[in-house]
Amino acid sequence: MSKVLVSDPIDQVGIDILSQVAQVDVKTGLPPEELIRIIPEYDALMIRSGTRVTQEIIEAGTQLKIIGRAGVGVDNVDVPAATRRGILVVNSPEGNTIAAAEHTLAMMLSLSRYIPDANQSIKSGQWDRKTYVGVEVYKKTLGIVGLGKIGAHVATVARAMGMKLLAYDPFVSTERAEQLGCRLVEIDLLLREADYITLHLPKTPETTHLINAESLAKMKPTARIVNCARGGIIDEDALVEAVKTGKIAGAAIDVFEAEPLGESSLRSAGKDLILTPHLGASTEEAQVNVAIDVAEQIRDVLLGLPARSAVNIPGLRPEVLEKLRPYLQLAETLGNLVAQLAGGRVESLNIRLQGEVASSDTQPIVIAALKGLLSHALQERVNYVNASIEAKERGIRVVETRDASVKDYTGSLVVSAKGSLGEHSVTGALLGGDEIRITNVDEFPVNVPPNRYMLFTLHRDMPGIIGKIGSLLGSFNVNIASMQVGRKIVRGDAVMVLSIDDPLPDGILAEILKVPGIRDAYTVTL
Ligand SMILES: NC(=O)C1=CN([C@@H]2O[C@H](COP(=O)(O)OP(=O)(O)OC[C@H]3O[C@@H](n4cnc5c(N)ncnc54)[C@H](O)[C@@H]3O)[C@@H](O)[C@H]2O)C=CC1
Ligand SMILES: O=C(O)C(=O)COP(=O)(O)O
Repeated sequence: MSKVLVSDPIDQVGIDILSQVAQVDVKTGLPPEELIRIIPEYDALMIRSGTRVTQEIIEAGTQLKIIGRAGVGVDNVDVPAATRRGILVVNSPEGNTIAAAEHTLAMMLSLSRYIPDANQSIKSGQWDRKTYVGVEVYKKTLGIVGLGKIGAHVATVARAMGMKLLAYDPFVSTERAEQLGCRLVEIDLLLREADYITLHLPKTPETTHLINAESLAKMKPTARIVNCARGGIIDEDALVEAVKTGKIAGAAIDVFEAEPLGESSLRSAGKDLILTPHLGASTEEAQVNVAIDVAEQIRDVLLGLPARSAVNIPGLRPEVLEKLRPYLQLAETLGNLVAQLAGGRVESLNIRLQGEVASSDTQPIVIAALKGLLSHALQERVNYVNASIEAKERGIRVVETRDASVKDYTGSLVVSAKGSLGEHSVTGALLGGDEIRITNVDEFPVNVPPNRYMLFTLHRDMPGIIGKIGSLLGSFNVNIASMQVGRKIVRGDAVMVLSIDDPLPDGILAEILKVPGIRDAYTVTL
């Protein structure tokens, strides 16, 4: 039975889903060295933002197949290290969107009306109505940095509250921004014009300290900023300085450069700086959503099924996958076959997508062909996650072409590879939607289903040669399941494709090559 480690607090509904297929151990708050010690036992790891999944942990996780982040941000996971090891990383892209957006709006209103401090004041016995005179958000300008899922919901609600909206997001179209009632502008203009600024973008090397002393200096002295995205997008020291000296009017911060927040000047910055301990996703609804979303994906992957929100494997949305699945199998089979015909040290892989498949999302098909190509050398160490990286690290050049006009079959793939045994090419198509047929080998037409053990020969088309190969295999006690010859012209060159029931015994290939008329012979195991 598979084993899943849950190392952050996850709603019980997620644990129940995982328990259908695995032994689930919930161990939260583990120090890194303890996690490294126990991780080798586990097939899956389920986390939130509390666990840092470093390269060291990933390398220690020799059985790990999947890391599930019950939330959005995967900046606490070394995704490249997981990818290299072929470990799938999945998240829940939408499960906590509303929770994070509502927390942002709560922060914005709390900042405007000093609710945290006023609450503190009355609870300590006072009745102070002078200190806490606030400001309205109505008719004020809100600048949204990052107009993705959370930013979009914040825009919708803020618009309903009568706010004017600016947005900065280099990856969003003007039409999309307009649809949300936002004017898409450059960041400088947003910083200068906004009364409120809210951040909803990932933390990356480019966005680290996006808000620093220089950008804070551009903001209005009456402006307030909210960060419910990621710690480190704002330079905390510069922020404290800007709030304390009145360069800006206030800030509300849910996420921190280092979490949990330790000793920090943020804690003593006064009523204009509001802090919450990374609570953006902490609603009952969001925690149920993300737990179900990620637990289901972990369960599926442990059962050998695909995940719907993989971070490190492109283009595999379930609806795309369903349509492509037979072609992925075809691409993998052809990649595996051509790798064995081309021999070791493959330098290049050409893949041509023909007919209906030419208009599909081709990236998964190319990855499947690479997985097949590398599977002979790497066995189960190559998978959909690391196939592209493994190919790149081996210097394999990948060329992809499409030709929708080819109509021989509904859809077909031509996969060619150049390796130590020269350049070889195989074509395959699907019969009846999902049955694989090899339809061409090195330009010779054939029509054979793939078989676990196969023998391919290139020979001169002349009487007697088929009989000789048949008796030779018989003398080695090899049973032939099917045999087919493909040729372009009578008595020219031809290929013979044999499906055999057992692996070819050692030495037989050398004997086959001695048969007059045989130019080349290859054994293939699929
Ligand atoms: N405080 C909390 O508990 C939570 C925080 N988050 C964080 O909120 C952030 C946003 O999440 P979602 O809206 O779900 O993500 P999303 O992927 O839907 O949106 C992110 C947006 O940021 C934009 N973006 C990327 N680089 C940018 C740049 N350099 N400048 C401006 N925009 C840029 C993208 O184009 C995208 O539209 C993430 O950092 C996520 O980790 C999410 C959930 C809860
Ligand atoms: O989903 C995210 O990106 C979050 O920041 C939420 O973090 P959490 O799951 O509450 O530790």
